Amino acid sequence: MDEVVARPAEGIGAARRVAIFGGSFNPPHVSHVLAVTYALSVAPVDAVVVVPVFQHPFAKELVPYEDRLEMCRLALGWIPSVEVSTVERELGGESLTLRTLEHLAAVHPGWSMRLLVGADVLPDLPKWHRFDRIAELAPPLVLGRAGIGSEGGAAHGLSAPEAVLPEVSSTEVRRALAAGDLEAVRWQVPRVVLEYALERGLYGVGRG
Ligand SMILES: Nc1ncnc2c1ncn2[C@@H]1O[C@H](COP(=O)(O)OP(=O)(O)OP(=O)(O)O)[C@@H](O)[C@H]1O
Ligand SMILES: O=C(O)c1ccc[n+]([C@@H]2O[C@H](COP(=O)([O-])O)[C@@H](O)[C@H]2O)c1
Repeated sequence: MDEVVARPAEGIGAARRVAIFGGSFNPPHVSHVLAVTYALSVAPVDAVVVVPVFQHPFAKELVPYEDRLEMCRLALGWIPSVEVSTVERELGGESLTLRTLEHLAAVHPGWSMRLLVGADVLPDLPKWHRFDRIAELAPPLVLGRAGIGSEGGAAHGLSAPEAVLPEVSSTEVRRALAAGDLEAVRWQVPRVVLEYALERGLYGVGRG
């Protein structure tokens, strides 16, 4: 049984058990919001650090970092015990998760880290840089994802639990926005994120 520790009232202050939640967040959606609150609710973590990826290791084409960072702040930054981190911008270059975790471990020696991921990353793990070492530094906390099994996780002793979060994905949100289908995304994206995307003309919508 994990020790029961009161959560700090604001920010992540004295948090010790910290979940690192990296992602493209292109754009952030409601299942990201629910993922951090769900993890804080059910997992033995006191705080979540959200890390928008600066330069994706798989060279994914993303809208500019500063826009994704701002959307993360709008979507997630208001949640108690959640912090949006610019660590990957500060490190620059290719955002390998191992490098990010090693940096955070050095800067915060008191942190006991977990890596928060959705089950869809499991099949990709063989392509990650030194996932064995990542799992030592920050044992993964896997969130179930609708329609995704545990394939790829077995090699690391990981399995996907039942999905409880809504079946929302950034890919589908981008597709709907590009098609101008705002109604489809209204219940999938935080209102402030949608307003920001429209204002900035991201994903082929809005004023540009
Ligand atoms: N609906 C969801 N349920 C569980 N985990 C999710 C869900 N959506 C995203 N995640 C997890 O959140 C993290 C960041 O996700 P990401 O920013 O890539 O969003 P995404 O919806 O998976 O995007 P895309 O559709 O572009 O792949 C990943 O670990 C991902 O698995
Ligand atoms: O370090 C790696 O090799 C690596 C390979 C692929 C993805 N990641 C990280 O996994 C997180 C989720 O990525 P994604 O593509 O689901 O948004 C994000 O923080 C990425 O930087 C990390």
